[in-house]
Amino acid sequence: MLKVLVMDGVSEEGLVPLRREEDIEVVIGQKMTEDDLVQVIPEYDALIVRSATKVTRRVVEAAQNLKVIGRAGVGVDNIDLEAATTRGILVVNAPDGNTIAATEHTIAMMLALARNIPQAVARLKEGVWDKKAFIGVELRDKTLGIIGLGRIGSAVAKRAQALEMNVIAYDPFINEEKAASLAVELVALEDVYRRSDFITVHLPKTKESYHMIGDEAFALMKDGVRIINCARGGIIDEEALYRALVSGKVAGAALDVFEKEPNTESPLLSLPNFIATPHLGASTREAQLNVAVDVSGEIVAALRGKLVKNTVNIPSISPQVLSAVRPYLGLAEKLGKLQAQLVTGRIRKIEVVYSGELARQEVSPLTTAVVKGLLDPILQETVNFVNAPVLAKNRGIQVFQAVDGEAEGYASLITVKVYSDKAEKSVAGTLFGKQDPRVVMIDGYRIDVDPSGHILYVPHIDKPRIIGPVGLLIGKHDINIAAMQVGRKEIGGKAIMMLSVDAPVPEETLGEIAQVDGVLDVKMVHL
Ligand SMILES: NC(=O)C1=CN([C@@H]2O[C@H](COP(=O)(O)OP(=O)(O)OC[C@H]3O[C@@H](n4cnc5c(N)ncnc54)[C@H](O)[C@@H]3O)[C@@H](O)[C@H]2O)C=CC1
Ligand SMILES: O=C(O)C(=O)COP(=O)(O)O
Repeated sequence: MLKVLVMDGVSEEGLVPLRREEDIEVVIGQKMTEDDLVQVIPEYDALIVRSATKVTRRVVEAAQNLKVIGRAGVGVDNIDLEAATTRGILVVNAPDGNTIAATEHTIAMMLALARNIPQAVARLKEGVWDKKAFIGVELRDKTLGIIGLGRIGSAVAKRAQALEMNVIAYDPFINEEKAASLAVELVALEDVYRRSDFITVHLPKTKESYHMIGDEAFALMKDGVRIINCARGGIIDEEALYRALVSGKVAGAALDVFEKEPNTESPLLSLPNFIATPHLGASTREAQLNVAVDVSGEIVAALRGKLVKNTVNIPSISPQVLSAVRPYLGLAEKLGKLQAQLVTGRIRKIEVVYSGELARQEVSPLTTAVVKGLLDPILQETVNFVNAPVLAKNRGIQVFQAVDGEAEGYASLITVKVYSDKAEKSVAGTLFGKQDPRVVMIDGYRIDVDPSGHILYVPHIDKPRIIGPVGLLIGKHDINIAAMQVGRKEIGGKAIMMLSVDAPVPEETLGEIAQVDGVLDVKMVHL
């Protein structure tokens, strides 16, 4: 008998695909501590969660029989993906089933904000018929700024247009054609801040989006702007939001998600112009049914070793093809991830060239791994080996793969070239001893860098008094330099420096490094 543990109140009705399997036993679990889960998890072959249960490294490492973890929803930030991948446990999610629920919740929040509905209801229930205190604003002819024009952002745009709002959006990973097909004007982030009467965010929480809306962003906004977050807590800096609501800069805010959840203590909850819901975006009967059916079907497929659509961490490809290229998957993904952080502008084209022994293999899984690595920092929660090519296509990014016999002296070489509307960048990597990944070339400069951890990338002019000052600035912050590589083509020409550091170099130091005479650019890369 295979055993599946279902947590977090996943819709009972949606578990039908699991219940009809005679050799699968479904156990509905009650809220548990991490210790309790660690105790019970060894009996289970599969686990289904929403956002409440934290599937930590301890839980994953205690799981002796677990083959698959299903997320009945989009965000997998409560699951330790790295631990699951290391243990060979498949993680699947259900990214489509709750799009409409989250979209409609966003529109409900926007209308509730505009018309003070929660506050008026509360006053009425206190026995006060107060008609004067709650003068609202109309949505028609107002500008809605959407940050993140993916599944939910696009669906919000469509509904806001039906409310006769003027919709603008910022999403650096969506191309103009896609925005045009939605009749949405794509603008710079600052313009969303400057022009919008309402702002709503629909992007994952990533290093880039964490606290992206803080004091500086609020300062750029119109007086009396209204803000909605039904995506992830932490995208808006809650302390800065508090200040902006108290000063009146922001007329009203609606949050469905908080940086810390559950949350009943936030100072925001004491403000009259703040409304909130307890992470209800996906809580409709329909969405819960959809995601439970989707994830149950995926769990059955995974337990039977069949093709699984929405894998988050492991490719769904045939074992024979996989075994030939498996050692290179990690390298390919890292090369994509590196490109995502080095290239500037809107990406138009990715070209992956395989040389040496790899040129004779079925390399398409590696190309997918490159694309996954490239989109991952952007679409963190949803990119997987199955949908990465589709996501690239939907974003107007062309993906090409080619083979070339010349491996520059290496047994095999993967070269990833990325073309954006602003730049063209090439990185290449290989495996040393068939297992140690190395980046060996950037834009034609030979280097030898282990693609892991924090790496500082500093293109500069090849001349004295550059490496020393850069090292000093980093040392000033007590950050240890673990390795350093310099590549140049000719003496006195352009060169690149790659420094592996034990901790991220702070923003302010990056600014100081950029000022060093001869330094052309500086980027902190996380691999
Ligand atoms: N409140 C709730 O209950 C729910 C919350 N969510 C959350 O909503 C968010 C969006 O979900 P989907 O639309 O399904 O995801 P998606 O992956 O379809 O869309 C995300 C979009 O954000 C864009 N993006 C990524 N980084 C960006 C950045 N730094 N600046 C601007 N745009 C950026 C991407 O290009 C993409 O188009 C996720 O965080 C998800 O977890 C989803 C469902 C329910
Ligand atoms: O799907 C998502 O990303 C959500 O945020 C929904 O979370 P929930 O399943 O309601 O805990």
